[in-house]
Amino acid sequence: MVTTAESAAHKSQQQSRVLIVGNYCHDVLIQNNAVKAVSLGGAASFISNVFNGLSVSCNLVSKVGEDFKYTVSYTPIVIPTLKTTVFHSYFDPGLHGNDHQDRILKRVCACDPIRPSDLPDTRFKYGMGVGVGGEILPETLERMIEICDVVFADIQALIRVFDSVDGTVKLVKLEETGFYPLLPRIGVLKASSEEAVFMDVEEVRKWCCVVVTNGKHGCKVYWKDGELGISPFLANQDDPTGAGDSFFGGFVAGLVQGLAVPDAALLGNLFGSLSVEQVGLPKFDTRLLQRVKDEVQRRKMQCLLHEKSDDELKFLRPVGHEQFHTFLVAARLITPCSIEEHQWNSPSSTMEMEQTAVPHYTKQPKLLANPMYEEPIQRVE
Ligand SMILES: Nc1ncnc2c1ncn2[C@@H]1O[C@H](COP(=O)(O)OP(=O)(O)OP(=O)(O)O)[C@@H](O)[C@H]1O
Ligand SMILES: O[C@H]1[C@H](O)[C@@H](O)[C@H](O)[C@@H](O)[C@H]1O
Repeated sequence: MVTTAESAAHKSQQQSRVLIVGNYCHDVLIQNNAVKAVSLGGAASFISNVFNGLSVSCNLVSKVGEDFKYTVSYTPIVIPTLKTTVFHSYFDPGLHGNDHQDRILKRVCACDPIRPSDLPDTRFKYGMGVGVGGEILPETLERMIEICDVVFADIQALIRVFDSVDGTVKLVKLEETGFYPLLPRIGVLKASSEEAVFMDVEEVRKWCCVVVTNGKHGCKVYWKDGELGISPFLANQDDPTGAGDSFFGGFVAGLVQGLAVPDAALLGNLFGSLSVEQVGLPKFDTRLLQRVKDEVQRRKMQCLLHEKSDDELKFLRPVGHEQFHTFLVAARLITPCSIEEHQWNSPSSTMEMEQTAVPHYTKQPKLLANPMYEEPIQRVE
């Protein structure tokens, strides 16, 4: 029998198992010279959105400015003298549709970096270094490695540099960054296929597991002794923003709950595919989430019966992996719950638009309500 004290201890252990580090930001999506949407962004927001959906608790360290306009589940550190990080994403209209869209990203405002002293003084089983605007410093990642058993890093937090005039995001080679010497102490490095060319995968996989996402084609996992392609899910892409983040959220949530790497990567592909179907932060169907949660538990038990190894990360495709994919495909077919759509009346905040010369709305935008965040996403159809 489990006593109340044991259950409280277990709960507090559970509560502090994952540490997410990365700034929230304001995203402005621009297409055909017009603002398509403004929404809460930052890898940390997309990842915690997936964690919340799957009932995985976490701690989150993020910094924002006094202008931060969203109510979020994990309170950020507010720097009163600075503004929140803002990204403008320019989409190439020629590529709109089901294909992965190219985009030009500009960081038009940068909040404070996250320093080692901003991190909690406690230990975590898992840490996620998921900066977007250069806020994670090498010493911050090093501190994460010290306080977390396993660290997962998104390469976008490590290789982005920003044009000094207009903030255009450019990528540099991983080996040229101060993060490179830390790679042997990282558990998993995640990169998109565009980012992966900025590292030598063959070299890096000797030190840590590398996961390369590839849009509608799914992802590939590389480790020291092998590699594995993980099947994608069919999706109607509307906005690719945050696909990689939602993937990472699903992947790590799967590992936290005891799945083997291939099954966790499948969960990542599922959440990446759900993410691209909505503009901004996705709202997941509650019935779909319940089915996924139940299946993850069942799968975990099933794998415990077969697995003999005690390794931290289990790479081989477990028995029943294909059936797990089939189940998730079927669960995904649940009709998405209708998202309330309202007519735009008067813009309550055009904060982002005031910061740089972006053309004004050309049509009446619709609002997509998100239960986790009080502010609606403002969308132009
Ligand atoms: N069109 C799509 N159809 C199905 N799944 C998709 C699609 N686009 C993305 N995904 C899923 O999301 C994952 C991450 O997507 P992607 O490789 O495009 O990341 P990314 O370029 O980092 O995205 P972003 O920078 O826009 O967040 C993919 O591995 C895949 O599982
Ligand atoms: O909100 C988005 C998202 O987090 C993306 O992953 C990142 O590439 C962008 O910079 C950010 O604006």
